Amino acid sequence: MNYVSTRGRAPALSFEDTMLSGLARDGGLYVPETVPQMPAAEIRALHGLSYEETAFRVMRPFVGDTFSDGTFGDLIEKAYAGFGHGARAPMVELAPGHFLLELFHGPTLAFKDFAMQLIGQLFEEALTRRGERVTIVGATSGDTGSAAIEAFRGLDAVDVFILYPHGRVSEVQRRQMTTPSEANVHAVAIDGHFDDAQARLKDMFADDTFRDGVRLAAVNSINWARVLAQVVYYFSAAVSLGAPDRKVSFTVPTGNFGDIFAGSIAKSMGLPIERLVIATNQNDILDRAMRSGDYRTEGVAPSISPSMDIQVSSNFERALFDAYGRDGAAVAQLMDELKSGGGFHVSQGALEALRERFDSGRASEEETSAAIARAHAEMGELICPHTAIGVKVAEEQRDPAVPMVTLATAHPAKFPDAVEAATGIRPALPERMANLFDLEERITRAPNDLSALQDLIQERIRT
Ligand SMILES: Cc1ncc(COP(=O)(O)O)c(C=O)c1O
Ligand SMILES: N[C@@H](CCOP(=O)(O)O)C(=O)O
Repeated sequence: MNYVSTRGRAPALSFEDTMLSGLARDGGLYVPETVPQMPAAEIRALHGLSYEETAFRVMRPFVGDTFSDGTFGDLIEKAYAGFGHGARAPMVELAPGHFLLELFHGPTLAFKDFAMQLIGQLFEEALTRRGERVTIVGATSGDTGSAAIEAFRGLDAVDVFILYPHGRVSEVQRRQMTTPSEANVHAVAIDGHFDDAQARLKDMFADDTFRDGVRLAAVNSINWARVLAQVVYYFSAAVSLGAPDRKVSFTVPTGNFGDIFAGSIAKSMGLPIERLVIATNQNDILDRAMRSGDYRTEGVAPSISPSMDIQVSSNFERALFDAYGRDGAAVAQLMDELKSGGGFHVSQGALEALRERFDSGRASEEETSAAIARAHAEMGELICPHTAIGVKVAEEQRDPAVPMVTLATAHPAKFPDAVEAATGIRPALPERMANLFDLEERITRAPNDLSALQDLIQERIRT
């Protein structure tokens, strides 16, 4: 199994090299050369399996000979052992035929733990075998950073630097990133918003001297392994609702497009997904692009769903690559237009291909609050603002004949202010995190400036 770049000008790589190198050398994102198929009989055989067994069967064909079956199975077991729910990704029925897939039972209470806990294991195994070390730099609007720090804290072979937008993450998210005391993890608050952090990260990858000098690696959804691990819960959810003998739809609170792209891979593998619905907050570039064909940034407006305050949606590039018939040159041209002019127009053919695969909707701030309040008043569920955006869009768009699964992407206690404002109830953190507000924070402030950030990283990495 090899992986190719969405911009068509970087060498194809194995799973291991794709995972350890992050962004392709031509600035593109890696995708599988061909998507492995899972026939209906194999999907049916997932019924009754544990989450870990399902994960093994779904991901195995993508991994090639990077890990033996025994090792890969053991790493999956270790990855999910610390989750706070036996089912790992349980479902609750919010309304008849409308389900919430709870993806917040991992150590940092967000869906990122599903991939990050696994790639922490995969990195450690691969780096130990190769006798190498890496420097991970990540950009976060709150959840990726805390999940990465949790997954890699204390690892000898890895230094981790997480860039987050100063003042634009929740207090719980910030404390999750700034309170771990291990010397290999660094939370860096930069001026600007998430798109700035992600742009600086991509700039670092484009600087070959820096990239090779610090042996740069990525754990954002730039990294194919992140997307792969997120494919699994589409299978576990759909199978528990009757797939492959019944179609299921999903609504996905979306920012950087990694999670919904994982759903699209599940569909390409053969999972009978009827509709994949993109749900955005007021930073609605994806919804606008799906409606008009014009993908244009308008600045990031802070919202009560800060993890989705994103305009340059990195993984949309992977969807465009498919929509343009895997024409890397066409994608490279669009990405150049985005960088130089702040946007691009999607061709009619590509737009039709995108619309065949994805639907979309948005929720304003008021609609998000109202969805939190409704879920609590009608169903007794406390939901986070990101999940609420999914619920609002799903309620509008769902076909009552097909079960709809909305991804519950974070625990409500990560965003207590928004939940309290909507319901009057302040959700509590789980007992194991009860001392989060007593721990000392280590915060580094830095300008939104490439060379200042590179200097900071070079000063702090351990050799
Ligand atoms: C809680 C939460 N919901 C939704 C999203 C959006 O997911 P994606 O960036 O994969 O589209 C994020 C951030 O990624 C998030 O942290
Ligand atoms: N919402 C994310 C943004 C980064 O997304 P990723 O999936 O590319 O890591 C966050 O919480 O940081």
